[in-house]
Amino acid sequence: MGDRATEEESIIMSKKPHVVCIPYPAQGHVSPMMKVAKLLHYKGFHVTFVNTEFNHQRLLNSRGPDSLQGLPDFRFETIPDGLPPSDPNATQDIPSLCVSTKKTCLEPFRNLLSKLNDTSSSKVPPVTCIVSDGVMSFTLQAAKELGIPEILFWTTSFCGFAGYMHYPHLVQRGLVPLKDESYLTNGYLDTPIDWIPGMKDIRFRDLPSFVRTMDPNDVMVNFASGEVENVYKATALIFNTFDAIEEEVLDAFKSQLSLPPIYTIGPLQLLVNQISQNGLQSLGSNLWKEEPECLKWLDSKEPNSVVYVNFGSITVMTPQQLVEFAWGLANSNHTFLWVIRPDLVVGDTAVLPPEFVEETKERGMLASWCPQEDVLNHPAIAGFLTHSGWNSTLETICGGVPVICWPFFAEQQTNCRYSCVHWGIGMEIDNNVKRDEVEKLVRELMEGEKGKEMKNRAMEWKKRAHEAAAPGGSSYVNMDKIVNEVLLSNNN
Ligand SMILES: O=c1ccn([C@@H]2O[C@H](COP(=O)(O)OP(=O)(O)O[C@H]3O[C@H](CO)[C@@H](O)[C@H](O)[C@H]3O)[C@@H](O)[C@H]2O)c(=O)[nH]1
Repeated sequence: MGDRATEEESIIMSKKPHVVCIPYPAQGHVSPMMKVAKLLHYKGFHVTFVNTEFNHQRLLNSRGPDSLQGLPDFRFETIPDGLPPSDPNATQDIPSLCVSTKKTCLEPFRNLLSKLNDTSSSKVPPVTCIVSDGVMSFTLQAAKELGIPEILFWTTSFCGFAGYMHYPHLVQRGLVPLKDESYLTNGYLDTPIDWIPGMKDIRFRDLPSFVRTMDPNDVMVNFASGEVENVYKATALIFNTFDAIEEEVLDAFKSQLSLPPIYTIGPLQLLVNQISQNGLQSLGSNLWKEEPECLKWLDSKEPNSVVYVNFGSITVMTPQQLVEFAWGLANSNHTFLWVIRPDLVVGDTAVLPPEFVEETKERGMLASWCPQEDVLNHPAIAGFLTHSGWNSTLETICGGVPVICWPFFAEQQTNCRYSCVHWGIGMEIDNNVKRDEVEKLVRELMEGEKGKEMKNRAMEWKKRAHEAAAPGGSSYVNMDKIVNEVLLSNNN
């Protein structure tokens, strides 16, 4: 008891800067925010990490009852997300979550900040800055009320962000909403979009997918348009990317003086790998329970021999699409590790044909969630069939692993286009997936000339990513800058 009191007093007395990190409550957002939080903790910040009550419970379920106890100077807090109860082991409905967080979360967030700032009872230093997810921009109001700096962290690629930034223009130009259903199939999606600064070889279909709507009041178009307007109010913007890979589009945006300063600090995983984590190693962010057996199984495989298949945390597919992927993989004759989330198949539990399971039992491993960063760094992995979420794309680049892309929604279409055309590390599968195409692309990736070229390019990008994150590299330097030029700027 006595020790604890002294410890608490010394935390308040330490006058540490105190950052509140608040991610959007979905896997692909919580994970990179956790990395930013760990880096700031390492740089001397007291950290409060804010999850929704729903995700807090999910983390306890997947990581164990003690997993969110934190440290004296790295604490977890929660706010409600405003949604009614739903399946505790499945991704929440994204449009509902966007509407609900925007509408209901400011009040509880404000109350949380007041509670923390009541230092005699909270026993933590006063809050000095906020790092908020870019799509939780309601938090700017709270920062303004307290007169403290706030960084918005957009967890997408920069090219994806650039696409969102142009949503209002697409509406102004009359390109959105689409006139009718036929526009989805009559070639309209192939309209070149050549007026976004720094973005080349982009078609309408490569923009974040929510603009494929006939509804003039589309929830996601309205939501994204509102969030990008708020970008201008932030003290600074940070991105989990690195200069070399998105140089042109970054330069074009950095020269727009109306925008706040932009800092690239990715790949975050490479920065985090360098720090001694001060007891934070045990803090993770996986909302599903990981199956580490995947790694043991990979250990038994030859280098460069396994296709890894994983569609992230949100993608869903029809039972028929699942079957097409299954037979495509089986018919390719290659070894594969396929992660099938319990909620991957819409309205159903995933059922694979028994003949498929029988035929591939010697060379296929199925799992429901895996430690993906480790998998992509495993020497046995030769290629990745992915939905092109930005975290997955960066993780594959860090591992030097080429991709086959099956983008589902959001800016995955943009990431896919960049992977295939600009970075030369990918090939795309048609949305209407057929087993023959899966087989052909897997063979091309594993055996073909194009596969070899893609592997070489992936290895080059891997090298550039490591350079950016190494001491003196662009992302490494930018991480120091956000601390000194932005987050501590009020404390000097
Ligand atoms: O078995 C698994 C599957 C996934 N992951 C991790 O989960 C994250 C998934 O993130 P991502 O690949 O970005 O996919 P989504 O979950 O779909 O991400 C959402 O958030 C991203 C960042 O904003 C966007 O790029 C996507 O479009 C959006 O769908 C990654 O870090 C993976 O390493 C695992 O650890 N194990």
